[in-house]
Amino acid sequence: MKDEDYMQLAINIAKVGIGQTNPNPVVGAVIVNDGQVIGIGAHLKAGEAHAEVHALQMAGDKAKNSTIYVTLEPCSHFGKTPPCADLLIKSKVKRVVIGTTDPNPQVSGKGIKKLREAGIEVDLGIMKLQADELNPVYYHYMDTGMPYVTLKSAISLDGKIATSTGESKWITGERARLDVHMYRQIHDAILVGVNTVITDNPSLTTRLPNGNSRNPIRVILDSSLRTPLHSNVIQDDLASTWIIVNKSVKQEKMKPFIEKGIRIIPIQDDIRSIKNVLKLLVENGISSVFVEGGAEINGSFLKERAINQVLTYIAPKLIGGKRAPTSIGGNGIEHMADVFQLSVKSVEQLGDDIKIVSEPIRL
Ligand SMILES: Nc1c(/N=C/[C@H](O)[C@H](O)[C@H](O)COP(=O)(O)O)[nH]c(=O)[nH]c1=O
Repeated sequence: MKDEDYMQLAINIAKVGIGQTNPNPVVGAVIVNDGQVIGIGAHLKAGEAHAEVHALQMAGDKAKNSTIYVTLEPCSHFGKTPPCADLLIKSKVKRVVIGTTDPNPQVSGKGIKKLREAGIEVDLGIMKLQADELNPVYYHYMDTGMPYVTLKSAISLDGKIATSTGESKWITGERARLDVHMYRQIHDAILVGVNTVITDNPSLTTRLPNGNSRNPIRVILDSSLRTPLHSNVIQDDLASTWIIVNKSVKQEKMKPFIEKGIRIIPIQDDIRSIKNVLKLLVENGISSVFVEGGAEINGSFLKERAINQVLTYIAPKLIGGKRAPTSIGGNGIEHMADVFQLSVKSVEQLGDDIKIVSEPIRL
């Protein structure tokens, strides 16, 4: 096999950690000696062993004179675990092949320097594009210190998310709705507005057929605490629920929610500012947010352009009606020159529906 094949293997192994490692990146490692794969590893949880550590443990002393393929530059600083660069030197690895460098200023280039100074051959940038595509959440967080935002809409062909009487079950079919749950699984938080809780009474849990689903934290934007106490997100005890409210909400109004184990977070700044909400979430350890609407909330995310990925599921249905809501409310963009421009990353058919993944154009 060529270097690229082993790196592709490391990239595939890295993916097992997606949604589990935040705020750390996912990383994969493959150790090869004499054409034999003798160790593999993935980073599975922040604070636990890095991919290289798992792979080196599996390789044991056969790591001597081996080549390790690692998707991200080995760390060289003492984080929650000792530096991987030191461990690679101690294990007498002969060659290190790296997918991409680490955007973390604490790390970038230092690991490579340490390895080369120890006489280890280092090759950089093998399958760089694919290695970079592993960690959109980590790169965004390193770049901006803010959580990565995925905005999801499920619409009819004419762009409606519900009928004029508020009915929306269902617009998209089983297969598309299941796909949504795969995204819920890998995001730290799912965010909706209180109107969605009132109209849909959603569970916002991850329900995948294989049973062992991981639930995101359910975040409700609800300035005056209008969330009904009998809502599923309050009563079902299936996942954590945080309600972000205005600081003016009275303590006694919060009491019944707090007694149910709900976390009420009064925001000190203006709750209508999505940037303030995202700042509060990242301060509470949230690296990625799955925004499932409704229209007004989506409108505020668009207004502040706080969107990193757009998931649109389109059902071959027509709903019509000027009062039937579309997926993005608010005042919207007035001039085409100010339109929020994206580029389509993928289009696929899921059952009867079409799924489009798009990302903002990097200006
Ligand atoms: N109405 C539709 C959707 N509706 C999305 C709304 O947010 C709805 O409240 C939640 O999806 C319900 O969450 P839960 O299933 O109770 O956890 N989303 C979809 O993907 N397709 C549709 O047809």
